[in-house]
Amino acid sequence: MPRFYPEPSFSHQLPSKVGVLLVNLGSPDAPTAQAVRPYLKQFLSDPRVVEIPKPIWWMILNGIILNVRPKKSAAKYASIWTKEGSPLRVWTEKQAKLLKGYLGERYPSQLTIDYAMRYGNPSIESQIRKLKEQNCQQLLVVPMYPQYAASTTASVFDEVARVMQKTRFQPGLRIMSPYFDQPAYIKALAQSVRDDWMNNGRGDHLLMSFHGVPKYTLEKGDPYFCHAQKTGRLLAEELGLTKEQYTVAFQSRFGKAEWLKPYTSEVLVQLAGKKMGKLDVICPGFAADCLETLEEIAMEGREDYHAAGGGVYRYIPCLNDHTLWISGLAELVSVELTGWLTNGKCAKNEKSMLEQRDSRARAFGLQK
Ligand SMILES: C=CC1=C(C)c2cc3[nH]c(cc4nc(cc5[nH]c(cc1n2)c(C)c5CCC(=O)O)C(CCC(=O)O)=C4C)c(C)c3C=C
Ligand SMILES: [Fe+2]
Ligand SMILES: [Fe+2]
Repeated sequence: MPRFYPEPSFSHQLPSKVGVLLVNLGSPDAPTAQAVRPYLKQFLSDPRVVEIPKPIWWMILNGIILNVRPKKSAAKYASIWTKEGSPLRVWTEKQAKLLKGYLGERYPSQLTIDYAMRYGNPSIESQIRKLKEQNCQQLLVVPMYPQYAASTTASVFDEVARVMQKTRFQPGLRIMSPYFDQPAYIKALAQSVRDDWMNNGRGDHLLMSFHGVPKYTLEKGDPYFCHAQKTGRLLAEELGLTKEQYTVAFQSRFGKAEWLKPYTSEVLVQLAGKKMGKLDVICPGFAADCLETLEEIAMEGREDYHAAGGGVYRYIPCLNDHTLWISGLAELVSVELTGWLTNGKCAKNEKSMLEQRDSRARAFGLQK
């Protein structure tokens, strides 16, 4: 019997292209209260981030937080903003470009690498659409958070699933596992500390400050606390530090509930009281520098430490574009791509999937 409709797809006959999407948290478009407000609204309306029952939270969020916080938050953003924009977005974009340099050579024309932000721009939805238009039939989403937390990693899953729900022809999909204990990440972290020691001298204590989450999330089964502790221990082992030479702590408390302890702000006061020579501070839970590291730790933390009588305070930057980190990320991504990039064929001159669909539809007289 003749078929008068387009086949569901003939693209399986073509060598497929793989899209890799690095995803980080996101920033406002500008360091102004007007730009921070919609960003915070989107961020803090995510039920993965704030787990308070919706009717109560909506009153607090719309009645208080969105009236007070944007102005304060904008001033903080203004203190770290660069000519190119938010450091988090700028670093993430650079990481995607550098990764393309590494993996593009290994898999010419088979890979498209880009980045997206969970909140703000460029959105996960717009970037997935872009990758599909570039003929990507497989998609690897890489949440850039080393430690898994429902408020970050699961929220990326949720958003990807929301986008897929609206998609008729869905790509093959993988979401990279958290890499909190992967040698590629631990070794890069350790080398970034050694580099800093080489240039600026070695500190007497290493404070590892991770972003906090409410304590109830741990009680509900979130692995974030354990992942952070393990990263801390592995980094200390790699650097040959004894238990007395480092501390794991949690920063960025939000609201009145109890968060993971010890709080970085309290540890800084305790360490200042010990009158040690020099304190090194690193934020291993962030793959790129951002508001939480550059303002809260490098600026505010230093002031708090000095105010409590502490001496020399050195902030060690995040992994950002460290060579060992980009090669490490390439290794982590390559493992996930196994099976998708084996035939070595090149999709260089293929038409995009949408062009193919349209020409097939035209051939069947279904489109002008
Ligand atoms: C309200 C609860 C929050 C939870 C839970 C939370 C978890 C969490 N966040 C990050 C990483 C980042 N957070 C950043 C900023 C930021 N975080 C919160 C609140 C929670 N985070 C707020 C309100 C803000 C915005 C700034 C402010 O007003 O204070 C950032 C920086 C973004 C940037 O533009 O630079 C990052 C990164 C993790 C890893 C995490 C859970 C583990
Ligand atoms: Fe946060
Ligand atoms: Fe903060």
